[in-house]
Amino acid sequence: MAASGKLCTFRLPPLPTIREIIKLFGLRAVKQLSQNFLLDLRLRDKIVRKAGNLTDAYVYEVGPGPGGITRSILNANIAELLVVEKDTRFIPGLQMLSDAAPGRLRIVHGDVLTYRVEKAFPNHVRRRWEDDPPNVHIIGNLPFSVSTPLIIKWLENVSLKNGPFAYGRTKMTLTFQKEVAERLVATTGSKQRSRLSIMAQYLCNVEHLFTIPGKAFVPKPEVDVGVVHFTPLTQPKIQQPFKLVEKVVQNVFQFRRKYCHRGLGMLFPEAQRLENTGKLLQLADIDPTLRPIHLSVMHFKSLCDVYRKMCDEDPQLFTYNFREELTQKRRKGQEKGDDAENCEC
Ligand SMILES: C[S@@+](CC[C@H](N)C(=O)[O-])C[C@H]1O[C@@H](n2cnc3c(N)ncnc32)[C@H](O)[C@@H]1O
Repeated sequence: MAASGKLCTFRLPPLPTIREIIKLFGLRAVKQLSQNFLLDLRLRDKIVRKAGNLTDAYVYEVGPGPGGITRSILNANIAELLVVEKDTRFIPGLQMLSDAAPGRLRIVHGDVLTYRVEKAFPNHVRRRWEDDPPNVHIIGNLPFSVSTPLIIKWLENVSLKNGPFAYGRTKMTLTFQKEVAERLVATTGSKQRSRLSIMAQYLCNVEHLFTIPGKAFVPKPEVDVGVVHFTPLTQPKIQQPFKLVEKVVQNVFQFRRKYCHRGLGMLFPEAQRLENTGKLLQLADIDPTLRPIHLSVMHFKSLCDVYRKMCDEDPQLFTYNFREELTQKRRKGQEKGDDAENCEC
């Protein structure tokens, strides 16, 4: 008789609960590492379920800690799970899980910010960028201090189609502080609209799946947690280098309450600021009195395209940094003052 899908389904054998594991291995949360554990099995299963169909998937879990979400992933009929954990104290507990799921769980003691995942999974899972996403998924409940820099790094990887996106349009399901989750999905005109909204939305389809109340974690963080799902787009909405987009977006949002021309002006040296800002806005066909939160991704596309042309015409423009110019100006002012004090006339 042919084996049915159901008969092949893998389930972990009965194991001590996560609470018991924490006790057994003396895994008190370390405040400096912002460790907050999710003990509610239904919520862990919900995160994994919302990540999509994981049957035969290769999954990369970042920050497994005592292994709660890890268990839910292992029960989702995956092909293989790779976990990267920085804190050595969690390794024996994870090893126990690995023994309970032979050949399915690979444990790396390392740092997600530096771990190179692009060679971790077999070649056959790779898909062309234009095709459907590969059966590779990233899932993680990381400390907030890591998840924001990590998503910026991964968004740059999306733009370069490298790192975890060397496999194709790898999907990600990650937790963030609720306010950050709201910024990631904020639409044009909304009060949470920020640098992160543009950087995420020009490269990915971003969805705030659900919110977990802070009280569901042990120890309880000060804030609620948002679970966010990312699917890289086949075509980025802005087709310019990531660093260039980042520079334009950062400059605009540094004066988020002012008209957008204020932040855009900072892209140009003071001597030609007025003239070049006017040129940029005119060629991009943008109203200078729009506020940053009212700029759509398409507005940013126009701005980045024109700014790129201006950088091509003046190769020094891209490296210009208004803060450096300001520091130099202050230093010169100070030197002048010193000279005047030392003058014997
Ligand atoms: C918020 S806890 C979550 C633990 C577990 N996934 C859960 O949901 O209960 C974050 C975990 O990420 C780990 N971690 C923090 N920074 C990390 C890094 N840079 N690389 C890998 N793991 C990290 C912590 O040690 C901790 O186990």
